[in-house]
Parts: sequence; C-alpha cells; structure tokens
Amino acid sequence: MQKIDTDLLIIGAGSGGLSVAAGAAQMGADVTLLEGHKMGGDCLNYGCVPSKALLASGKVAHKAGHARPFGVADSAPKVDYAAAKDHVHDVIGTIAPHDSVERFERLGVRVIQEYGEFIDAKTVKAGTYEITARRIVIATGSSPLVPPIPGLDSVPYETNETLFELREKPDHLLIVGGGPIGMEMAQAHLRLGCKVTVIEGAKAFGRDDPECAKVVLDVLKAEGLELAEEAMAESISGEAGNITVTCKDGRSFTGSHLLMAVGRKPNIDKLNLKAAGIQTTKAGIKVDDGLRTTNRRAYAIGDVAGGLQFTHVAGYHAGLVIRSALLSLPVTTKTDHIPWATYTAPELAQVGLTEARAREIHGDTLEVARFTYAENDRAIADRQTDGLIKVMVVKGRPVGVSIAGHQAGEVIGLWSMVIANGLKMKHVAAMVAPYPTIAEINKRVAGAYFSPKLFDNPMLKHVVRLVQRWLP
Ligand SMILES: Cc1cc2nc3c(=O)[nH]c(=O)nc-3n(C[C@H](O)[C@H](O)[C@H](O)COP(=O)(O)OP(=O)(O)OC[C@H]3O[C@@H](n4cnc5c(N)ncnc54)[C@H](O)[C@@H]3O)c2cc1C
Ligand SMILES: NC(=O)c1ccc[n+]([C@@H]2O[C@H](COP(=O)([O-])OP(=O)(O)OC[C@H]3O[C@@H](n4cnc5c(N)ncnc54)[C@H](O)[C@@H]3O)[C@@H](O)[C@H]2O)c1
Repeated sequence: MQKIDTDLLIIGAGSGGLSVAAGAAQMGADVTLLEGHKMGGDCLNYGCVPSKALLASGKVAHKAGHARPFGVADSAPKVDYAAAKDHVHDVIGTIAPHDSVERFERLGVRVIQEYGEFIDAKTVKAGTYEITARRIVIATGSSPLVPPIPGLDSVPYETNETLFELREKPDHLLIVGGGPIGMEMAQAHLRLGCKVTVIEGAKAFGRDDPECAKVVLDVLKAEGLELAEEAMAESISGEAGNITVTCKDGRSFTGSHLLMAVGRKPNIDKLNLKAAGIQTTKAGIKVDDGLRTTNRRAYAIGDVAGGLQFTHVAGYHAGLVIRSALLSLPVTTKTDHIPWATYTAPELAQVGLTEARAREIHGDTLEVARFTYAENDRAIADRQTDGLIKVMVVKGRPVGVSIAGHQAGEVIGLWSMVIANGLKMKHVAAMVAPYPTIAEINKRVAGAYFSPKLFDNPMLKHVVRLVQRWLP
C-alpha cells in the first residue's frame, strides 16, 4: 500500500471534480484526483457532448430537407447513422485532451486512475494507494436509473451510456421518459430518419413552463414524433428488433429499439460512505447549504449531491467548494439564478421561477411580460419564428424567465446575470442590443413590461402636452 497525504482529495474526474482540481492546483494546493473510469465523466463521454453532437447531425439532415423556403432546392438527406456516430466520437475526441490525465498532471494534479473507497473519515483507498486528506470532495456523478419494470431485463435496451455506441440505425426507437434526455434524443433520431415514440408517465418537459414546453412539443409532433403522455410504462416484452412497452392504462407501443431515459441515480455504491460517517438521502449525498456532507471534512458536489443535475451546476459548486476548502470562506449555494436549457429545436430554457410557481409564491403582485419570436426581425429572416419569452416580474424585479425558441439557451444567460445580481427590468431596458439579433427579445420584453406603464398613462400624456405648450 502506497501512502499519500494531500491537501485536497477529489473523487471523480467529471465536470465538477475536474473544475475543483484545476482551480485548486493553480491556487497552490496539493491536489489528488481519483477517476475510476473515463476522464471527463458523463458530460464528455455519455452526456452533454455526444447528445449535442448527435443533435447537430440531425439539424444538418433537417436543413437539407427544408431548404426550399430559402430559395434552395430541398434534397432528401442520405443519413449514414454509423457515420453520424463517428462524428459524435470525433467531437468527444476533440474535447477530450482538455479533460485528460496529461493536462491535469501538467497543472500539478496527482491523478490516480482508480475508484475510491472510504476507509475512515479522512482516508480513502484507491487501488494500491491509501490517501489521507485535509479536505475531500466527492464528485462521483450519477448513472442512468433503470427501474425494475417487469420484462425489461429480457429485452435489449439502451441508456445514455450505450446509445452513442449503437451503430445500426433504429427503424423505430421507443423512448421511455420525456425529460431532457428523452426529448433531445427523440428529435435527433427523428431528424436522422427514425420513427420515434416517446412514452412519458406524466408530462413531457415536466419541469418546464407548460406554455413554452408546448411550443417545442408542437414542433416535434409536426416533425413526426409520436408522444404518449400520462403513459406510465409498466411492463416490457419482445425480443431484439420487436420490443413492446405496455403502460398502466393498457396502451402499448411496439418498436425496434428501446431507450430508457427515466432519470438518474447517484453514484455512491463504490464509496463505502458509512465508514466516513457520510449520510445519504434518496436523491444523493446529504449536504448543507455550503455543500458539506455529514462528515465536516468532506463535500459533495454536482450530480451526486442530488440537486439540479447540470454541468454548469457542477462547475458552480466547484467554485464554491474551492473557496470553502482552500480559503475557509463561508459559502452558500443558491438556485434562483441557475439556468437550464434543452437543446431541441426550438430550444427550451428556464431560470428562476416558472409562471405557475411565481404565482403560488407572489400571488397578485406578479406581472408577466411577454414577447414573441414572431415579432423579432432576425427570427423572421431566419424563419425561426416559433416561440416566446416570458419574464415573471415582482415589483420591477425579474424572479423567473421561460423561453421557447431559437437559441433560447444562449438568450437565457443574460437573465441569470440579472437575477444573480438582483437587477431590475429597468436595467435590461437600459441595455442596447445589436440589431438584428435573437437576443434583442431580451430588450423587447423589457419594453413590453414598461409599455403599458408609459403609453397607457394619462398623467404622462398630460405632462407631455403641457411641456409641448411651453417649448419654444
Ligand atoms: C444524455 C445526457 C445529456 C446531458 N446534457 C447536458 C447538457 O446539455 N447540459 C448540462 O449542463 N448537463 C447535461 N447533462 C448532465 C451532465 O452530464 C451532468 O450534470 C454532469 O456530468 C455532472 O457532473 P459531475 O461532475 O457531477 O459527474 P460526472 O460528470 O458524471 O463525473 C463523475 C465521475 O466520477 C467517476 N466516479 C464515480 N465513482 C467513483 C469513485 N468511487 N471513485 C473514482 N471515480 C468515481 C465517474 O467515473 C465519473 O467520471 C446531460 C446528461 C446526460 C446523461
Ligand atoms: N440539456 C440539458 O441540460 C440536459 C440534457 C439531458 C439531461 N440532462 C440532465 O440529466 C437529467 C436526467 O434526465 P432524464 O431525462 O433522464 O430524467 P428526468 O428525470 O428529467 O425525466 C425522466 C422522465 O421519465 C418519466 N418516467 C419515469 N418513470 C417512467 C415510466 N415508468 N414510464 C414512463 N415515464 C417515466 C418521468 O415522468 C420524467 O418525466 C436531467 O434532469 C438533467 O439534469 C440535462
């Protein structure tokens, strides 16, 4: 057994762990990083990156078949599904050096490619190493939840960990789960020429604003998606190439391939958390507002901490933990300013409260400002007019923003800044947006908020008339 004593031990080299390692090493700490599987974690290998790359292939195919409105002849796209997967792996390969062992060793991080397991409150065993650390960050992520649906184990099925390896194009892909994974993969496959059925136990895009979700769902249905909502998968039967999902209410759907996308489970099995006095909840490792576990020496960040599960959240957690673990500064996690986006076309994005939640909390003091993509000149020029932005405002201050539309994921960023800094609608109205951009909808929605206050104001009209009389 080789013994290592380190300032900061990080378990897991995904989005969260790598951000902590890079920051802490560059700030002068002695850092040890454990990774039992692939550097880069889920996001690079099985998540954000491959899913966006496959969506990009779908976009190209879709454009080829929908060129006529732009004065270019439509062409029937010849999709090579296996080549699209080559593209996915090429994209992963291009980004991989950024997350590699070599890069982190150059930054001064001691990288050990083994799974970590607690022996006691401050010691972790990893292969032939025994590591004691002043502070420990658990960033072990999450895995696809595979529910014990009767019959599932008797048919071949994909999860996000296997889908990007699949090289034969599904004739008909059944997707159980209409969350972000299910819906992104549904559109990518539709556009690559597969028949797709999404089987969702409640509502698709259940965490998003229903009015904005409907914009995206209508587009997906127009592209050929078969969507079954309130359809809880209860049993599965068949064999390779002929799989049937039967729902609680008796509806059944048959397809050639099956993707399970029904949520995540935290990666805690290998950690022996009991030995370290670290408690868990159903969602993941139990943490306080400062991301500390029930063992004061240890933090948990990213997916394994069981809150919002996004790469940018893992990165945000990393920044907080660096401050706390290295400089002993007090930190508190917040969620109001955390955006998320689903990268279908059109995109769906949210930050802060949805309209329904804002109404519950703020009642009649809530005002909702709206602006549609159909009124945005750039959206018209690009023929991307589906969608809208809704801003939930309380006493002049935005408390939430929902967007469905082209580049919604880019457009939402401004509102994270507004909410993070407690800015008001007047600050957004004071901005000048370049014309013609999609992001102009941000300024225009602020205009829509102030318009009634300005233009339907008899007192203001009176003052303007009076001033006009006195002007030379
Ligand atoms: C299909 C899909 C698409 C997604 N798209 C997006 C997106 O577009 N935008 C977005 O923000 N988020 C997206 N996500 C979510 C995002 O991937 C996760 O939120 C993010 O990867 C979480 O980072 P993490 O560091 O917590 O965990 P991970 O990135 O999963 O990293 C955890 C690492 O820990 C390692 N590990 C586990 N146990 C141990 C152990 N005992 N010892 C050592 N190492 C261990 C694992 O091997 C893994 O490498 C997507 C997820 C999926 C599945
Ligand atoms: N663009 C992005 O940022 C992005 C993309 C993909 C994934 N992610 C992250 O990954 C997480 C996991 O995504 P996900 O889509 O797997 O999970 P999810 O929890 O968001 O959605 C799962 C869906 O499956 C449904 N469901 C559960 N059991 C079912 C059953 N038996 N039959 C039918 N439907 C059932 C649920 O009602 C739910 O709508 C997301 O919450 C998100 O944090 C992010």
